Amino acid sequence: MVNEFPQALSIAGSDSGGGAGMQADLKTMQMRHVFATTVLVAITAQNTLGVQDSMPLPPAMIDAQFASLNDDLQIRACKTGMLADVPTVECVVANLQKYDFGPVIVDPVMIAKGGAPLLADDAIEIVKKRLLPLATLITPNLPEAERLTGMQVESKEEMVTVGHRLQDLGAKNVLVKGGHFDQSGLAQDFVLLDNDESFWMTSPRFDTIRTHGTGDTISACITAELAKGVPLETAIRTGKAYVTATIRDGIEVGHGHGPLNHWAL
Ligand SMILES: Nc1ncnc2c1ncn2[C@@H]1O[C@H](COP(=O)(O)OP(=O)(O)O)[C@@H](O)[C@H]1O
Ligand SMILES: Cc1ncc(COP(=O)(O)OP(=O)(O)O)c(N)n1
Repeated sequence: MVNEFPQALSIAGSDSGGGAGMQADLKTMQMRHVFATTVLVAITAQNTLGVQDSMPLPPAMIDAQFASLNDDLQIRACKTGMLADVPTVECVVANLQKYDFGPVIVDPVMIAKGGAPLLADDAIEIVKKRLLPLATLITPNLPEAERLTGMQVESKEEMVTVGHRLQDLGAKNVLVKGGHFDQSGLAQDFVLLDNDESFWMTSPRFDTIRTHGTGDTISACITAELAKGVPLETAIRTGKAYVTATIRDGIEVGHGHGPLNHWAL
């Protein structure tokens, strides 16, 4: 097989404000020197103040995008983001079962920072039962981890327990993001690998509201690194370092939860 330039895929919704969703994925993958491809599943009218409107795309159009990519490109890793509703989740699951786009990183996006739902309540069960077992790595924030497992997470010990519960649900590797766990001035994430090894990733917690798109950015960075052939643990550590830099070197855009600085290194 020809050794083509590394290519990765973002399966996600569009954030018109450019800070999260597919736009954050594209910016991140570009910065990691990986050729980014996309399957757009939903459109949001969104800015740093919130989500004003959203619309899923018809499953036939999602199928068509997957088929186009499969016919031509050599995608080595993919990630999912906003998956909107039941028909969209079912469609994405069917396509991930049909085509091999390498390791699957599942960012189980549920609610935007401003509180708008990005996944219908009745779709959560399908994510749990059908998408999680396909995941090479799942990257929930704490509210998402709680929703998927039904357990409350309020301590580091419970972050470890929830990681194991998510593995029991079928995800091979788990990154429990601690951005919503504000303790001791640190941003602490827990990683559980399929060989039973685990570790914490800790960075300073920056006192800023410019954190729109952090979840997309870390998962897109990990996906890009995997597309280059980097081992999973290294890819996850690189994701943490990159997202930390994008928050640390913040830029002023918008009047609410501002976006990250994807140029940061
Ligand atoms: N204020 C912050 N300072 C430093 N790191 C942060 C901050 N907020 C989030 N992070 C980091 O950004 C990543 C995404 O975290 P999180 O906010 O939990 O996810 P999401 O964006 O999906 O809600 C994690 O690595 C987390 O530790
Ligand atoms: C279209 C779209 N997709 C995903 C998100 C959520 O992204 P995330 O990285 O979790 O960032 P926050 O919204 O939590 O800041 C989104 N807002 N829009």
